[in-house]
Amino acid sequence: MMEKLWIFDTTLRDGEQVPGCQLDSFEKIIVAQALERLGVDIIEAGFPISSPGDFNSVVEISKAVSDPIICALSRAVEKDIEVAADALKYAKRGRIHTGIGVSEYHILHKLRSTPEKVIERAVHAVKFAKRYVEDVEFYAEDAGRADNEYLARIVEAAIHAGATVVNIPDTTGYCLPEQYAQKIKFLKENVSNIHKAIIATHCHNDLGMATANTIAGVQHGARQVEVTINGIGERAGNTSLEEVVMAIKCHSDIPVFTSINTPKIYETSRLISKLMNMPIQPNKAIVGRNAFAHSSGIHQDGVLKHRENYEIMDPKDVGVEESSIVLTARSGRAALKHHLQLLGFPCEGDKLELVYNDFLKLADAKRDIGRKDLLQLVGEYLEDNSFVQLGKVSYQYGDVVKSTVELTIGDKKSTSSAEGNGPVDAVIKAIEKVVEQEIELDEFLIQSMAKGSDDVCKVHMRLMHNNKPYHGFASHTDIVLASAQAFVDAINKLPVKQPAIN
Ligand SMILES: CC(=O)SCCNC(=O)CCNC(=O)[C@H](O)C(C)(C)COP(=O)(O)OP(=O)(O)OC[C@H]1O[C@@H](n2cnc3c(N)ncnc32)[C@H](O)[C@@H]1OP(=O)(O)O
Ligand SMILES: CC(C)C(=O)C(=O)O
Ligand SMILES: [Mg+2]
Repeated sequence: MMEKLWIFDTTLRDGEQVPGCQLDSFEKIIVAQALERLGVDIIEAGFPISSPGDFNSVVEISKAVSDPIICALSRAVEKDIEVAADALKYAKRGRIHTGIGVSEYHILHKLRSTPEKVIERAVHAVKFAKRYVEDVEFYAEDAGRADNEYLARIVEAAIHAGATVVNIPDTTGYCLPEQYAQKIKFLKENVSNIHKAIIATHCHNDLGMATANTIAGVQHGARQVEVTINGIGERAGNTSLEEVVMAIKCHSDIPVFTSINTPKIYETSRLISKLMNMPIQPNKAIVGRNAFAHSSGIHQDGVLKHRENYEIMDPKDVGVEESSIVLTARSGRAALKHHLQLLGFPCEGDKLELVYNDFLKLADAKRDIGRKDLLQLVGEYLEDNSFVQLGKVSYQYGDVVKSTVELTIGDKKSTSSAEGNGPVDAVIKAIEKVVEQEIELDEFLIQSMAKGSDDVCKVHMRLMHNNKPYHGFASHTDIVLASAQAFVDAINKLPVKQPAIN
């Protein structure tokens, strides 16, 4: 039977502990509302004792969101718990998260205490928190490095004191998946009252195993996962929400479901990245720029034949419009043909071979091949079916600048001259005089291909006709000629193929 897996998001608490990621209350509300739309079950909104600002954020988030449980962190310290309870006073459903270190390191060298005293403090903290809220979560900090027998004792005592959730953090990201799984299994089998509480995972990524450990925990009985968007958090970060949720979605044999609205994942990820100034590495699972980008020929061919050949999830399921086929020198003919087709230039057989050879030379010289590069490449091999053909172009300087063009439209030749504030302006006006179309030159870019004054320049023009854009491209060493060619190129793309001649 499928059981619910509770998604506990700690982006605003553990995530926000990262240097440079601090948010003000207003930004935290934006994040909390995005998490609510994403469908998380619990938002850990802050650590209220830590500062007036964090206290205020928990108060404001409690007012601003209504569906998720709002959780506030505290140490096993009465004052912390009182302040946390106060911060949660507006929460529809509030939870206090209290706990203490349970590894030998923490007991001896941080708390400078003894195992028995730590159990007493844990029990007291849970009971104290219960005075304020029904929902109390106990965390056994550094459980990843703790002795399992001792861990079982303190967890049992915390549940007996009233804890509704017991959190087993691998605080230092030390565990291997099998170790973490065995820890959860041990608690399931050795804590007599474990059925009265939900077991939570809270894994850190110091060895890059946070997601693997979390999933291993779920497979052995944990039913709450503590995660952050994009995996942000102390040091190497926390378990990332998107990875766990999608791993569960992809593996239907894991008998749990989540309430996450997965198509909202991508936009939530971008929002957090932007607000917290934390760029996402391009190869980050699920939300990285390259997570659905295929760049090598064999993969591209496979994806084009059948998406699932190289994709285990549908990009739409995480809010990415579609996967992309990126053209590089590692691409093959299938990818090139696909892109040419998209551009409206179907290419097969010998013509494709010719374009492909040129494409490889260009791709070796450049990292990425864009749309404009392709248009440039394919332009060389297109039969010229243009209705408007550009003939001779000449221009003269003097008191006035004047350009003259020869155009053939259909089977009629025409010559036109015009003055302008420069030869390019004059040549465009001369062409406009002949071609009777309602057009407006909307964008005009000239770019040199290299650096020398003898260089070829590339011209891109955008014409507007009936509110629709039409693009023209050309390249030449003569700027005036390249501009005239680009203008005519765009005119030839207008839907009306019979421009009248003046
Ligand atoms: C694993 C985690 O992510 S835990 C959460 C980490 N987040 C934060 O620490 C951010 C918020 N923290 C803070 O604002 C401050 O550290 C405060 C307000 C909590 C405490 O500040 P201070 O009173 O100045 O103490 P300081 O930070 O220097 O030291 C922490 C103290 O808490 C004790 N402590 C640490 N964890 C716990 C705990 N879970 N329960 C009880 N005491 C604890 C330490 O032993 C130390 O006590 P000591 O001063 O008697 O040696
Ligand atoms: C406060 C606890 C839950 C924590 O963040 C950790 O142990 O990593
Ligand atoms: Mg943590």
